[in-house]
This record gives sequence, structure tokens and C-alpha cells, in this order.
Amino acid sequence: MAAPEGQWVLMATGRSPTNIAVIKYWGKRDEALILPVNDSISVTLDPGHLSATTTVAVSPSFPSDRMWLNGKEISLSGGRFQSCLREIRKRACEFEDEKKGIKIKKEDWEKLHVHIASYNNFPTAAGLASSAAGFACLVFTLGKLMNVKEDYGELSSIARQGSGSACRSLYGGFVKWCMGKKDDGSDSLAVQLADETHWNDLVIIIAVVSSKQKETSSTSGMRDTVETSPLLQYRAQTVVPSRVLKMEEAIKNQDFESFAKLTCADSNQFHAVCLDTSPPIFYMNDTSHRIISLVEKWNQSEGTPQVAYTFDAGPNAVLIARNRKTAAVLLQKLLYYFPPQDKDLSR
Ligand SMILES: Nc1ncnc2c1ncn2[C@@H]1O[C@H](COP(=O)(O)OP(=O)(O)OP(=O)(O)O)[C@@H](O)[C@H]1O
Ligand SMILES: C[C@@](O)(CCOP(=O)(O)OP(=O)(O)O)CC(=O)O
Repeated sequence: MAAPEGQWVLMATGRSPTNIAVIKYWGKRDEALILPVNDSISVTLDPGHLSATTTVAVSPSFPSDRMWLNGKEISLSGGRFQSCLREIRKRACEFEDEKKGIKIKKEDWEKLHVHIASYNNFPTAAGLASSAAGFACLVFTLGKLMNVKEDYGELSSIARQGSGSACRSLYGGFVKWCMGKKDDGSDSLAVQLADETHWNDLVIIIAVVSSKQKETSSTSGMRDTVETSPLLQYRAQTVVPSRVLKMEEAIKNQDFESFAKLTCADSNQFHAVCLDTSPPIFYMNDTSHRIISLVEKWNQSEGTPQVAYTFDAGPNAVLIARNRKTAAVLLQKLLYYFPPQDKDLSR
């Protein structure tokens, strides 16, 4: 290293959006490597809306790795953070900035420590996939800092070890997480099905029913489901494989009717396996159920789907409208049936 010991700081910043699964990931076949029991498909949101922004810094003057999430220091000792840091460090390459007098050899990265600061511009751990945006961003930004040359597929398999759904946030547009077959997880990674320009008409509206942290985390919820739900076997082995093929076709052909039916059915089956878990897991609440009824009745009365709904591990509704005109009508309906309360307006 050319600069005097401890005199320099090198930084990189990245931003990653969250993604919303339209065919859900729920259940692991390997807890440590985070390998799923089925493929899943998601749509990545616009980074301008729900995203994580992460800055990573490295300096010889840092005595240890540290991280701040939304301004509060959090521990990096957990296995998931450690896996991401280890896997990225393994792939780090030589870096040189002659002007600043910085030269980092490949082997130096193992000894250098990082400081990480990340902000989510939406509620953390509220079932809005903060872990997806967060770990995708962490891996991407560390890769940028450490001059990692791997492609996005390889980075996605590292992000997967932070949080399964994170592997899908490395790409924009429609993304498939291929479950893979190998025991070491090397073939469990994300591929882009279509980029963000492919189906421009769609509009996504997130109705935040509650921004409170959920009671059952996705990680522990899906562990209980794997251990106790007989329905999960049927879902993973029989239902999802054919649904994934149909969903790929629907996306390719921009076939909203098929897309909406598959999305709603898959969300409902995911919540059915949660209910089939012992003890049962309830992520949706009465408001979520009322939103489902509203959409189902509207779609029925139009004769063809106008809006698709999907709910992750929480009560918040993700509503996908076929176009802007439908999205405007949807907003009107939501405001009519769920008028804002005084406390919402004063926020
Ligand atoms: N910006 C971030 N950078 C790094 N890690 C993050 C970030 N945001 C969240 N996380 C990690 O993700 C955890 C929250 O994940 P959790 O799965 O509980 O909630 P969620 O992702 O919001 O919900 P879900 O995955 O069920 O939709 C945090 O405790 C933290 O470890
Ligand atoms: C319901 C889901 O959002 C579950 C996401 O689970 P996580 O990816 O948060 O779980 P871990 O891999 O244990 O971190 C469905 C999905 O995004 O596919």
C-alpha cells in the first residue's frame, strides 16, 4: 500500500430496490446456504421508490468491520452478514488509485476492515422485503468497493446467503430465482426473465396496512412451515413447477389475465401454507382480506382482471394494475373504501 498506513479511506455507494414475488419463495431445503424448495419469480420495483442505499468504506485505520442500519449500529456477527463478507472478500481483486496513492493487493482485502452504512427509504422488517433490498445492496456495493469482477448471477448467489429473496434484487424487471439442484448451492441463483422496459404499462401500488415490525419473521415462519405443513410438499413439488412455466409465458406475452390469476392464486396459496403450519401463521389481517374482496369483486364485474394482488409476510397489499388508467381507478376505490384517518393525514 503506497499511502502511509491509516491515511486513506476508500468508499463506494450503491442503491438497490426491493422486489415483490409473484410466485413465492417459502421454505428452505438448506438453512445455512439458504437453498429454497421451489423456484420463485418476482418483479423488481423502481429504485426511486422502495430501496436501500449503502455506503461502504475501507481504511487501514479501521480496527474491525462495523455496520449502521438507518443510523443505528447493528452487529455484523450473524452468519448471514459473515457469509456475504467472506464470499465477497474471497473474490476481491487488486485495486490501485495512483493519484490518491492507494494500492490494495488481492491478499490485502483479507486484512482490511470495512465500515458499512445503509438506509432504507421504507419501513424495515415490516414485510416489505427490506432484507431483499438490503443484502442485494450490501453485496453489490462491497463488490464495487473490492473490485470484484463476477457477473450479476454470481453476485446473486452471494446475496442469497444474506437473505433468499435478495438474490432477485440484483436485476431489474422480471426475475426468476432458479432453486438449483446442487448441494453446494452454486446453481441456486437469479436470472433476468425480462428487463424493466419490457412491460411498461404495469403500475404497482403498495397499500401499507401496517408498518409495524411483523411478529413472525419470514425465516422462522418458513422453517416452521417446512417442519409441519403437509400442504407445502404439494405446493413445492406439484403446483409451483407448472405455475412458474405459465408465469414465464404470461410475462413474455404481456398476458395480464394469466399474470393476474397466477399472482393472486400464488399469494393465496402461500398464505394457505402459513395457515397449514403448526402453530398457524397469520400474516394478513381483516384489512388485507377486505382489499382482496374489493379486487376480486371488481375483477369479476369487469369480466377480466384489472388488478392483481399479492401479500408477503405481512398485511400490506401489493397491487399490480394493468395500466395507469386502471391504477387511477384503483386509487379512487382504495380512498373510498379505506378513507384516511386523522392520524394518517397528520403524518
Ligand atoms: N439496508 C439493509 N442493509 C443490510 N441489511 C438489511 C437492510 N435492511 C434490512 N436488513 C436486514 O434484514 C432484516 C429484516 O429482514 P426481515 O426478513 O425480518 O424483514 P423484511 O425483509 O422487511 O420482510 P420480508 O422479507 O418478510 O418481506 C434486518 O434485521 C437486517 O438484518
Ligand atoms: C414471503 C416472501 O417475501 C419471503 C421472503 O423471505 P426472505 O427472503 O426474507 O427469507 P430468508 O431467506 O430467510 O431471509 C416471499 C418471496 O419474497 O419470495
